This record gives sequence, structure tokens and C-alpha cells, in this order.
Amino acid sequence: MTAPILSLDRVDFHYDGNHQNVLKNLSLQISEGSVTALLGPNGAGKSTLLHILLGWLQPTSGDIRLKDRPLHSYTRREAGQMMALVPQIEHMPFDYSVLEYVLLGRTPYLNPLEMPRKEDLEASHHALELAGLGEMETRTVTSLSGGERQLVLLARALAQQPHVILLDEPTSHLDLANKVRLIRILRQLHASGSTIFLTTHEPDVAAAIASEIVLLRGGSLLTAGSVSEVFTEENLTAAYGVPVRIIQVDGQKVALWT
Ligand SMILES: Nc1ncnc2c1ncn2[C@@H]1O[C@H](COP(=O)(O)OP(=O)(O)OP(=O)(O)O)[C@@H](O)[C@H]1O
Repeated sequence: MTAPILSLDRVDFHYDGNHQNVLKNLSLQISEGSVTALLGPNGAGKSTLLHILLGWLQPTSGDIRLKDRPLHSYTRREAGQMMALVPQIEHMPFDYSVLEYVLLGRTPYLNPLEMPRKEDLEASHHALELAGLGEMETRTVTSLSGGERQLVLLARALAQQPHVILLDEPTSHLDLANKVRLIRILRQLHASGSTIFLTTHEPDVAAAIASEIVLLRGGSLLTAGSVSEVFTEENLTAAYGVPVRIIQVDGQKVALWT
């Protein structure tokens, strides 16, 4: 196993005003260069965990390290150069063009009020091409469909050129063709050495791209490990509380609810 780029050690978390822990004694290591899929039922704590990993929420107790330092010791700018989030959805209040929105991904590299430089424009154009949005850069973000917006959020994260990319249910608004495009992009990023951590409600997407799977239930770790270890009928049935069958189609594992 390669060195962990992110590690959690006995992390507990509860939201203000509700003392029930949403994450419970969670220990986890994410290896550099891995693709980790986080699966679990609604309310398991997946989005909360993503926000903890980004440093947006502070654990109630326990430690989180990014590379060789505690996560809380990173400035926002340093953390922004290391990690990017692709949220599931984001309120887009202003009539930014697609290109302007994607350029926001370059903020961790710019000084306050500095105009984007040549390399920022190049990184943003490249990200738009990768996400299949090359033709759309002058459209306003408010005029886009849900799936197109999700691709813009992906492009913004790609423009950020992070070491670790975190994605919250990245296929939730995508049609089949764009789902395949996303899987290809994530495979490309993986091949170029990026670390990828995604939540998904689609076990098949997890099986298609992940090297590691983490199963969360009720804020606790059910199990974590390689796809062959974790993606089993027994584990998925325990995670979701409904009987799950796994079949193989052309060497690909597919989960069926029975
Ligand atoms: N801001 C908040 N204040 C209080 N409780 C919250 C807050 N956000 C989430 N929760 C609660 O924390 C628990 C975990 O929520 P979280 O959104 O992390 O789950 P999830 O696994 O991402 O769920 P889903 O699959 O439905 O998106 C849930 O019980 C939820 O109701």
C-alpha cells in the first residue's frame, strides 16, 4: 500500500445543536493515487465526511492529516491547491459565463483582486475541453440544465489542478453518455496520479472506477478495502438493509436489488 495522502484517526463529529454523533470513531486511510468510492445509505454521513476531509467542518474529536501535516494547519490557499470538491449541486446566483465560473477554480493560485493569467485561462480551457464543454464557455451558468451544471462543477475542480479530487455523487444528474464521459475522465485523472474520493449511490459506478471501497452506515465504518474484498453481496446487503445480488457482465460487477 502506498503512503496515505489523507488519514482519519478516531474521528467523531456532531453538528451544533444536535449532540448525537453523525460520524462515530471513524479511522480511515486514503492512499495517494487511489480511487476510493464511499457508499452508504441516505443519512450515513457521506457528505459530512467529505466536508470534514475538506476542512470545512472540524471534527469534535480525533485527528485528520493531509500528507504529512494536520489538516487544520493548512491555509485555505494551500488546501485549495491540494484538494478540490465537485459538489452534487451548487446555487449559481450570478450570470457568470461558463468560462468565468470555471476560472473560479484558479482562485487558490491568484492573489486577492489579481486578474487570471495566461496559465489560468489555459488550465480552464483544458478543463472545459475535458468535461466536454468546449462549445459552451460563453453560455451563462444560470441557463444550463442540471447535468450541464454538474459538468461545469467538474470542470472548475479540474481547472484547480488538485492532488486530491473529492466528488459528491458526481453522476446524480448525468445521462448515460455523460456518465461514461465522467468515468473516462476519472480514469484519466487516476492514470495521471491524482487521488480520487467520491460518494455515490450507484454501486456499479463504484465497481467500474474504484480501486478501494468504503462502506459507511449510521456514521460508522462498516468495512473498507479493495473492490474484490468489499463489493460483496453480504457487505452491500448489510450496508443498505435490502437483499443485494451481484452478477458479472463482461467482467464488470453489477449490483441488483432483489
Ligand atoms: N447542517 C446539519 N445540521 C444537523 N444535522 C445535519 C446537518 N447536515 C446533515 N445532518 C444530519 O447528519 C446525518 C448525515 O448527513 P449527510 O448529509 O452527511 O448524509 P449522506 O450520507 O450524505 O446522506 P445522503 O445520501 O442522503 O445525501 C443525517 O442524519 C443528517 O440529517
